[in-house]
Amino acid sequence: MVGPVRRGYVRGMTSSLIAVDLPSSVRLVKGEGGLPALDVSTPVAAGRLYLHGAHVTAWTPSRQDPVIWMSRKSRFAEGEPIRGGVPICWPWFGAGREPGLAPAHGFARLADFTLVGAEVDAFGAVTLTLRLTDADVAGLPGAEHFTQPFELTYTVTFGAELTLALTVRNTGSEEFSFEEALHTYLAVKDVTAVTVEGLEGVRYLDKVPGAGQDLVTQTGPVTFTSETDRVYHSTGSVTVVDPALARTVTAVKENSANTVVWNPWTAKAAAMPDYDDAEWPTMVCVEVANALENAVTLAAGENHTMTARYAVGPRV
Ligand SMILES: O=P(O)(O)OC[C@H]1O[C@@H](O)[C@H](O)[C@@H](O)[C@@H]1O
Repeated sequence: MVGPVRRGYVRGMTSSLIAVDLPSSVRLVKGEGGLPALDVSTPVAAGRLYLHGAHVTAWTPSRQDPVIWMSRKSRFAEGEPIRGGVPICWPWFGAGREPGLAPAHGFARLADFTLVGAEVDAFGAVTLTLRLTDADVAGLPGAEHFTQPFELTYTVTFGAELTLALTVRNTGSEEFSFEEALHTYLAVKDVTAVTVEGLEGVRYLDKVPGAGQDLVTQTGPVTFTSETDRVYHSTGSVTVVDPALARTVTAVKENSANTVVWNPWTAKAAAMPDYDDAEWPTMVCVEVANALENAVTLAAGENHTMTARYAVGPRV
C-alpha cells in the first residue's frame, strides 16, 4: 500500500487547490486541457473530478459500464464550462428567476474549488470534500450578480453509489436566496428507447421554446420523442430505465423540490459548439434542483444541504 502523497504534487505538477494529503486511491493528474483533476480508483468504483467547477466527469462502479456521460467536444479551459459530467449550477439556474443573468447556470461551474478533504471508508468508497467561498470567485463573470458572502461545501462519494451533497452557508450578515442544480448527464444507449419513471402525475414547466408558462401534468413515464427540457415539481426519486444497456439508474434526493429532465435533440445539439451533433441519443440529464419559485432563502449564519444519490440496478 502506497502511503499518502505530498499534497498538491504530481509528476512536477503542483496545485494550490489541494489542501490535504491524498490517500493512495486518489491521484492528482493533469486532466484534459492541462486542468488539475483527481482520479479515483478503488475496488468499488473509478471516477474523476476536476477542481474546475468541482466537476465530476466520470463514475463507473466496478463491473458496470460508465454511468456518467461526457461530450467528446467538451471544452476544458478556465472560463468555460465542461459539457457533460455533473455541472454545479449555482447561484442561479439557467438565466435565473428574472431571466437575463449570465453566465448560464451561474458562476460556480466556472470557479476553481479547493480540495479540503479526501477520505476512504471501510468498503473502499472515496469521499472528496471541496470548498468555494465568495473570495474565490472575485472577478469571475457573473459574480457581480451575487455579492453576499457565502461558503459552498461539496462532498462527492465515489462508491458503489455516487453521492453528491452541496451545502450552502450564508457567512454574511444579511439574508440571501439562490437557485441550485446538480446537472447530472447520464449515459444511455438510445434515448428514444429510454423511459424515466417516478414522475407520473407530476406537474412541470415545459422550457422548450413556445411551450408557454402553464404547468403541464406528466402522463405515464417520461419518453423522448423531441427536445425535452422540463422542470418537474417533485421531491421523489426517479429511475432511468435503459433497455438496451439492460440497466436502470435511480436518482434519490433530499432537500430538492425540482427534478429537471433534459435532452437537446437535434437542432439544439447542432447549435451547441461544445456538443457533437450526433451525441444527443446517448445521454439524458436528470438534475436534482431547487429552481424558480423553489429558490432557497438562507438567513445569516444558516446553511442548506441538497443531496443526490445515483445507483445502478438491473433492468426492471
Ligand atoms: O448549455 P448549458 O448552459 O450547459 O445548459 C444546458 C441545459 O441545461 C438544462 O438544465 C436547462 O434546463 C436547459 O435549458 C439547458 O439548455
